Amino acid sequence: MAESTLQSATLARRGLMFILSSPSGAGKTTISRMLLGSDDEIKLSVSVTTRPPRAGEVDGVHYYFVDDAEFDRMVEEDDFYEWAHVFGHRYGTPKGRIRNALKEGQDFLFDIDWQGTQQLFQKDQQDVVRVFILPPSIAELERRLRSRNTDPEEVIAARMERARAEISHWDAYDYVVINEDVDSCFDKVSEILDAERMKRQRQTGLIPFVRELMA
Ligand SMILES: Nc1ncnc2c1ncn2[C@@H]1O[C@H](COP(=O)(O)OP(=O)(O)OP(=O)(O)O)[C@@H](O)[C@H]1O
Ligand SMILES: Nc1nc2c(ncn2[C@@H]2O[C@H](COP(=O)(O)O)[C@@H](O)[C@H]2O)c(=O)[nH]1
Repeated sequence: MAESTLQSATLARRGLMFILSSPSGAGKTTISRMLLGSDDEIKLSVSVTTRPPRAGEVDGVHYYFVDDAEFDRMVEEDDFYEWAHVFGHRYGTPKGRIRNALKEGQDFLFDIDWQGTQQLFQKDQQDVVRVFILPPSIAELERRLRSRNTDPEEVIAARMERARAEISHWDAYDYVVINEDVDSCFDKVSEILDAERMKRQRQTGLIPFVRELMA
């Protein structure tokens, strides 16, 4: 097999839906940004939300910020892969170009909660990889939510109140990583992504190459 054919065979696999979930403040956005900054082969699935933007958040980059009427319209037109109520707002994964890009081998990163994870897994078990990030302690989780300096006291209180309920869904995930040291957590998440890409059942493009090796 010529080298270029081998290369395309290696790349010929469906894209991954790589999901990071955690209680709010455990650090999944931080880890997501590190992953997107270091790995050119994965793109963020930008969610749609009715939550108002935080300082520094850019429409179309961090979220698509919409009002309730626009979100309703998208639900009616079946524009979402999944959507859920989280902390009094609605969040959803738009279908957009994801479906076709996955077929072409593009990997996507999803920063979504357990409800969205469940919905994506029901729709597409083959491509979904579920990673849950835990904080090292509840006290540290609260410290991180405060240190972010983005939310008023009542929002922090609501997120802390929901944290234990969210953690209770940890056993619906394929991998669980504790985010104590951010670099070490990032390394572990990167290793999971690399290993999942190499899973034999995803490497259908390699079949002709392996047959030739065995001939
Ligand atoms: N390992 C770590 N040690 C100390 N601080 C951290 C660590 N990981 C993340 N942080 C900090 O904790 C805060 C919360 O992190 P981040 O916003 O990534 O959480 P999140 O899980 O994405 O929350 P949300 O679900 O609300 O978006 C940020 O200020 C971030 O810089
Ligand atoms: N089910 C979905 N959950 C989502 C989506 N986008 C984000 N989220 C989750 O919401 C909370 C709060 O996020 P924040 O940015 O307001 O702090 C967090 O757990 C996200 O993972 C989505 O499209 N679907």
